Formats: sequence, structure tokens, C-alpha cells
Amino acid sequence: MVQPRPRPHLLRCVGQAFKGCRATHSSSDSYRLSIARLLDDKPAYAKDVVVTGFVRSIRNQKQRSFASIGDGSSLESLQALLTPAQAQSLSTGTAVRFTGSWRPSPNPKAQSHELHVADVDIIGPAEASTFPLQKKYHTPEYLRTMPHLRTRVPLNSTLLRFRSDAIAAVTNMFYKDGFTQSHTPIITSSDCEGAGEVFHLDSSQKGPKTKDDDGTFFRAPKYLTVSSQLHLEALAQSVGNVWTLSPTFRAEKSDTARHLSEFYMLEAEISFTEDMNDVMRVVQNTIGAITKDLESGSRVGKELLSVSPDLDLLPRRWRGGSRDFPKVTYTEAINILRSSSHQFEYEPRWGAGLQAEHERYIANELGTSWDASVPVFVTHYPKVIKPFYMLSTAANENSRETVDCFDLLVPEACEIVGGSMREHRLEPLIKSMQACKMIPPGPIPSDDELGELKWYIDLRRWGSVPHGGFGLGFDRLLAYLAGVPNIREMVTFPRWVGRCEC
Ligand SMILES: NC(=O)C[C@H](N)C(=O)O
Repeated sequence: MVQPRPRPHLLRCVGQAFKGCRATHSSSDSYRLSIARLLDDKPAYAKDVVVTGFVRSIRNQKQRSFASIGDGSSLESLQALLTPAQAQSLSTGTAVRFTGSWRPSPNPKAQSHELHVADVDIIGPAEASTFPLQKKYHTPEYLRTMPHLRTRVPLNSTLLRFRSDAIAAVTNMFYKDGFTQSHTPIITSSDCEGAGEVFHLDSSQKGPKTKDDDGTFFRAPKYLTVSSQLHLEALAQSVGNVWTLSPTFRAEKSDTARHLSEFYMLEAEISFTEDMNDVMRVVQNTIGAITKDLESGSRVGKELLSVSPDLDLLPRRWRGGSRDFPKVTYTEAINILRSSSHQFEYEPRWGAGLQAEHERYIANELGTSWDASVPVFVTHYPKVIKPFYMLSTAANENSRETVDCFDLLVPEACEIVGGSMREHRLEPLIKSMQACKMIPPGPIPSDDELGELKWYIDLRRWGSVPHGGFGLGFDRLLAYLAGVPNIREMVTFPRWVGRCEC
């Protein structure tokens, strides 16, 4: 009988201290561990440990040299002890593989352990004279000029890992709550928000030659998506609650710390509900999923707090999401703004949009009504300043027509979430589109007149149900939670007006 070949021991660990930890087998019977793993597990002693990473700095003494190594898995570096001869061809930026023994450090205040290097492999040399990152403070503006290298900076790698953890946390939450994750198209035919901020695809690319070929690839103008909402609405009417975390594009010429031309929006659509509170609760749960993860003592949470011990992370402010965020109507918000003695650049006026200064004021005033600051919901904005798809509020006071919608505001980033109940009835939807001049007036527009959104209107003809949803600016939320003042640090390759590098 043929004996099955024994499976290689991929997880054979070095010494008792490494039992159960994940390691990568290497040809020399030694084991590669991430720096985070070494630092977290703090094994007392281990030999033949392999560490790969990038030299952050080198310090030479007569008898020995010290290299500080980072591999992006941890904010902290690993201290490696070498002979001056071993350190000779190392410089900041060099990619290395060190094999050696991991031993308690004689100076535990500086680092608990250090790696006594036996073998040095230079995997990727770095030209010392031109490498632009040194072990010193570089301004965010300087680092933004080199997004391809920026994540070699420990704090930037922490932010990237924070993002990754946050995606895992929300994915888990939605999965547990029975939402279906969906991928919606990036190339679209319509401007969902009607704000004229779409990027047009360059359609000079020739498509297949046919008799009705107009010379463009899709034979009609196409855009990069400004929101997945309309497509999610279609899916919500087939499979129930859905969500997506997708790239979103806005050709908005806002050169601020809050705006990007390409960003990630987390959008969800909740079907078979007439209650906007159901939608707002999902917003809270989404934010709560990320903050709970931070609060649970995750590595990233600890790293963020170690950089900024005063960082007022939402978990501490919000006590684990056990309370609802404060809510105020737009009309109440306008009254608060108008009765304030604060000098606004733009006068707050019913019927006009809230400016960033107004949003900041409301978030500060109402978000600190508890013992610390939390986000604030502002609901029921005037219909005239909102997109066509929002459901009109049933009881409109003083003939001021409002819609069932909400924005979630924080002082640092202003609006981080926008959501609404959707107009799910055929005739009111057509009227609303006509009022927005999206389709011609008249009783029943023809299919041709309904244009690119005919499919969306069709959804109201066959089994339409009350539903609502929201879009959460994922990068803005993460920047807010991590205490990062500019969204451009939250995105590895940021694009904004005038800037698209790498
Ligand atoms: N899914 C949403 O409700 C987001 C909304 N369409 C927006 O772009 O603000």
C-alpha cells in the first residue's frame, strides 16, 4: 500500500514559547515571525528566529552595531544586534532577512528583547544617499509627496492596519446581522446625487463597429459612480438588507482636509421598513462595530493610544455604543444656529444647506451634551436642497416641505454619514424627478423620456417596498476615530483636486 507522504510541519515552532503561533517555514529549518508576533508573544528565549523587514536606522559603536528593523506589522521597531562588519552594507531602507536568537535585552526599559543576529541577508539594497525617509519626524505634507513609500513610516502603517481591522469588524457585523455584501458597478449611466459632480469616462476608446456605433465605447456617456445607492436599492428589493464598501468618485473641487476625489463609501440599504430609526440604528451599529474592536484592546487600538494617549476615542466617549447619538431636526438646528451669538460667515437660513461652520457648531453644541463629544444626527432637511429619491415627510409643518433624511455630524469632519428613506411609490417618484427637471413634465413620460433611470423607476412598478439606507464616508470616519486631522493620511494613495500621484 502506498503510504501518504507526511504533511510538512508548517507550524513547527521554535521552543516552547512559540507554541501555537504562526510562523513561515524557511529552507534552513528556522522560522520567520512578524515583528508584531515577536513583540506580542515575548518569548523568553529562542534561537534560529528569522525576521524580515526594512532597516529604519543604524547605530554603529566600536564593538557592535544596532539596527532598528520594521516590517509594517507593528508601530514599534525591533532592535537587532550585529557586528560592525555585518552592519557595513546596511543603510536606512535596506530590505533584510536576519537570522539569530531572540534574547531578553539588558536594557528592558528601552526594549524587552533584542535579536542577536547570526546571519544577514540583504534582500534589497537601498541607495543611502537618495532614500527619502529617515528616522525622524517628517511632516504629513512631505510624506504625501511619496505615497508609494509612506507606509514604511510606522504610524502610516498603523493607519493602514487600522483600516484593515475596521473593514473586518464591519464585515463581521453585517454578516452576523444577516446583510448581504454586494459589489455594485463603478461605471454608471447616471448621476445619483444630481449634483453634477460626476467624472466622465473618456469614451474615445473605440467600441465594436456596428451600424449604430457613435464611435464611443459604450455608445452613450458614462461616469464613475458617485454612489452605489440606486443599485443597492434594486438588490434590497430582491435579497433584503444589503451593504457595500466601494470606491466612490466626486469631481468636487474642494481642496480641504475632508474631501477626496476618490474615497470609500460604506453604503447599506434596509428593506421592508418605514421607520428611519431602523436605518439610523444600523449607522450606530456600524460605528460601534469599529469602536468595540478598538476598545477590545486590539494591537491597533493600543498603538493609536500609545501615539496619542489623550486620543478621545469614541469608545470611551460613547460607552460601548449603549446609548443613541443625539438627534435634532434641521428646523431645530436652524433655530439653535440663529439664536446663537456666534458670528457665522454664512447666515443660517431655513431652506439653505448647512455650511461646514454650521455643522461644526451643531456637532460641538449637541455632541457634548453628554460628558464627552459624540456624533449628532440632524434629520428632516428641506426637500428643495435634497436629491430626488428622498421620501417626503408625511406631516410637513407650516407648509415647509421636508424629507425623511438624516446627516450624522462630528465637529472634526462635519458630515460623515448621509441617509434617508427612499421614495418607493411610482407616481410621487416621477413627480419628484420632474420637479428636479430630470425628466420632462406631463402625466406619464414615455420610456425614452425616462432615460437612463428607467430601470430605477421600473423598480417601483413591480413589488416596491418601503426602504431606506445610508452612505458613510469610510475614510472620514476612520480619520475621526483615529484623531487624524486630514483625510489624506487615512488613504494610502489619496486623490484630490489637482493631485493624483502613483
Ligand atoms: N447610500 C446613500 O444613501 C448615500 C447617498 N446616495 C449619498 O451619496 O450621500
